[in-house]
Amino acid sequence: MTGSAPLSTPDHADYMAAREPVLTAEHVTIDYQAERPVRAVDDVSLVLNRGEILGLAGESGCGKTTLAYGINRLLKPPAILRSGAVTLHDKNGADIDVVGLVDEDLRKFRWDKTSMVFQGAMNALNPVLSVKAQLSDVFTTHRPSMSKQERQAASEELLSLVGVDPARLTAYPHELSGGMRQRVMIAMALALKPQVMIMDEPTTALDVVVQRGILREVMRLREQFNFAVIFITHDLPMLLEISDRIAVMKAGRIVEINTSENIYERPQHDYTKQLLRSFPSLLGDRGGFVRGKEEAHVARG
Ligand SMILES: Nc1ncnc2c1ncn2[C@@H]1O[C@H](COP(=O)(O)OP(=O)(O)OP(=O)(O)O)[C@@H](O)[C@H]1O
Repeated sequence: MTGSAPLSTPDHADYMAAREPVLTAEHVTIDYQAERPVRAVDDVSLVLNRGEILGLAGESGCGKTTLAYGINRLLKPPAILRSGAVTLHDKNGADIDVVGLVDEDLRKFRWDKTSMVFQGAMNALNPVLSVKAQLSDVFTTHRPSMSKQERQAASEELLSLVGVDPARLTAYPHELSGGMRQRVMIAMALALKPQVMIMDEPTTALDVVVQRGILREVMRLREQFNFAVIFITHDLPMLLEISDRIAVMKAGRIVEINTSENIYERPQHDYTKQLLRSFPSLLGDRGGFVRGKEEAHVARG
């Protein structure tokens, strides 16, 4: 079944032409083979650019998480990638057929080339291991040639990068606040300098001030390391503020894709208009919109 192409504006093509893709998904279809099979993602094609933050928007159950996980080979049964192709355009110049990866190659791809931070991530830390042991473990597994001293130095650097005092390396997860634990998870996701990172509601469980601090850090790190982010959240105002582009999903399809500015200023699809209307803070005289040029600068600074 082939769907119609997502709506956009002509300048979106110019935006794309000026950028380098890091990941291309073509005609991806994903089903859940439950008692009643569900087609969660329906013939989706998508290009993610190097260093870009792509927001996925759409109501609950429209397939955002399934799409993001599917194109990064993170699906678990009963989900099945029914059809489609996914290519990671590695920075070393090679094109990796993501769907075809197995065993060791798949394991390496997952932390090395792509990584993820999800909502419950901060509770995914092992409670009986120190932060140091958990960060070191990533290096021991994926960079076996690193010495103990190198692992220690790299772990300290990672904590500094995400705004946690390296002295906290010896701490156990219960000794850290929720925000700090989430920062540690971001540090782990960054450890091997992946080219694509999935963030699925990464700050939803945190209070607004902590959320903004972490997002600012992510924006800064993205500038520094040029990884691309697929960002999923129900918070559309936040998504508009941090994303370079937004793909709007409805019932397993991308119905519209464009720069955040265009999604906000010139929505093409009725569903996008409806989504924007469902956030009263985005409406009014439109003067109150947070993603003015200066504001965006502050958020990225
Ligand atoms: N394990 C599962 N078994 C069966 N169906 C599932 C399973 N997980 C998700 N689905 C279905 O797949 C569809 C897409 O779900 P998905 O979680 O990707 O949507 P989403 O847009 O990320 O939603 P949310 O914003 O609530 O996280 C939904 O209809 C959902 O009910």
